[in-house]
Amino acid sequence: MATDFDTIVIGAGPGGLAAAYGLAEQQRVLVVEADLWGGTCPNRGCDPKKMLYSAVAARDEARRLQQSGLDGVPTINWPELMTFKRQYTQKIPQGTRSGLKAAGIATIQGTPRFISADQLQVGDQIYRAAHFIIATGQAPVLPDIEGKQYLQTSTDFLDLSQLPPRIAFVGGGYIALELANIAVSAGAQVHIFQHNHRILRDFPEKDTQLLAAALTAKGIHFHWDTTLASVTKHQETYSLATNAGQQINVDAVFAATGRRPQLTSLALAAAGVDSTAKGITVNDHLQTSNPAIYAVGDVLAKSQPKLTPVASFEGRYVAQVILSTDVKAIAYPVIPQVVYASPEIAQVGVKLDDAKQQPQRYRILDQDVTNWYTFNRIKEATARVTTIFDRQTQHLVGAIVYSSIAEEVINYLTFLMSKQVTKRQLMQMMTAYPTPASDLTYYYG
Ligand SMILES: Cc1cc2nc3c(=O)[nH]c(=O)nc-3n(C[C@H](O)[C@H](O)[C@H](O)COP(=O)(O)OP(=O)(O)OC[C@H]3O[C@@H](n4cnc5c(N)ncnc54)[C@H](O)[C@@H]3O)c2cc1C
Ligand SMILES: NC(=O)c1ccc[n+]([C@@H]2O[C@H](COP(=O)([O-])OP(=O)(O)OC[C@H]3O[C@@H](n4cnc5c(N)ncnc54)[C@H](O)[C@@H]3O)[C@@H](O)[C@H]2O)c1
Repeated sequence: MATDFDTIVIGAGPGGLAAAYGLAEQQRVLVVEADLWGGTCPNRGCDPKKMLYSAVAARDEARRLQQSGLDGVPTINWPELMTFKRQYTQKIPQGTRSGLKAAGIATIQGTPRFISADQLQVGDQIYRAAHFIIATGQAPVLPDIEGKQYLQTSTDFLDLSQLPPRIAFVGGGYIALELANIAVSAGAQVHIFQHNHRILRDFPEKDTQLLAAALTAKGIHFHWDTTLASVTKHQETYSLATNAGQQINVDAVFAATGRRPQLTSLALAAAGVDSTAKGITVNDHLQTSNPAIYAVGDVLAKSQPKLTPVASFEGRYVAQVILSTDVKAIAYPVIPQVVYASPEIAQVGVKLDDAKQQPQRYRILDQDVTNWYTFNRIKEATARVTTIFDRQTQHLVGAIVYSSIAEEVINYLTFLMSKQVTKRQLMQMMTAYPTPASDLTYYYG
């Protein structure tokens, strides 16, 4: 039996949901989800991670204020923290699905596969639609080593009932650093194996070196230029052998070596949708090689960072493309990126290395702000803000922030960049004092 919809969305994460809600008022929409409604971000990504990070950030602040009015550093109660997190995550799948139903959007739980250019099979049911939107996100990749079956992922870490006393992470990207920082703050002995000498390769090296030093001081043991060769299980513990001939015993080992688009079960070839190992290829309207099928979010092969606001932006955009005839090519706004470690590193806009290579085009203002009132008040060990300006227009075009409040400062700078606010215009505005926002004019030099 064939059931008809205007659009079928595959995957109920931030990208798919934004598309479905954008279409719902004018179309008959079906969303198919194979696993958890809401997707990675609220179930096993950004949101649960940041709930655990809340306790870490509070503890960090108390640590910094020792001998400045606070006595004693609180300890993290992992089971309580996990209960706090689960109170939030447990409601997500059902709440997400109910929200869709309330908006008149049909929902099906199952793993779909294309059987033709306009038909999708879920179980023994076949669904036909004029348009499809693929929004299936990414899943962790495990390195192909001996003992691979003992490797866990970020999903497992974010749902640990008890914190293992000795933990290893493989990889030096966002996930390894954010989760290692949570683990060491909560009292675990933590190792990071990084196969080269560079963490967070997308961020400026100077700031990443500062972060590695800060995390080392906090107790994380970085094993540089080290590859995990094998994992052997001994009752409840694991023995890790490295290419450098080390043998390290831990209670849990997590791979954070990147994520890969989830495509295999979709039978894309049956629908004429092209993809590469990096994801689904699309044109500047997020249309795949089959013009009736679009793709949004982490599943895309794209140069933009794979983040929640980016997926949501693309979802909203594709809904417009489907509903209107003359929508322009997608134009991404500037995209801020934040690594939630202790401290945080954030960046937006023109990359520092690119700006350095074009001194005639860009002015770089690199400021050690550690002793500024805002950062001194919270006893930052080191805080830095680098701003990048277009010499011709004088507009702010890029920024890098290294501080425990980088997430806040980068958002202000992102707004100023997006609206092309000049120093003169900024001086005409007022912000509450003393706050991180009251420093903004100083970042213009
Ligand atoms: C540990 C971690 C922390 C993160 N922290 C942040 C952060 O702080 N800030 C940030 O912006 N981003 C963060 N991210 C990235 C963010 O989660 C993703 O960018 C975002 O979820 C992408 O949304 P999406 O809709 O493209 O995909 P997803 O959220 O992955 O949703 C895809 C959905 O499709 C479903 N699906 C998969 N295959 C199929 C199929 N065959 N059929 C039907 N359904 C299918 C999946 O079950 C899932 O529900 C983090 C990611 C991780 C893993
Ligand atoms: N705060 C945030 O916004 C946030 C947080 C977490 C995740 N994310 C998203 O999730 C994505 C995935 O995060 P991630 O940390 O898994 O990936 P990543 O690409 O950021 O980092 C992967 C790391 O693993 C290393 N690596 C790769 N292959 C390896 C191997 N075989 N052995 C050892 N090391 C290896 C790389 O050098 C790199 O350091 C991010 O790129 C981002 O899009 C965002």
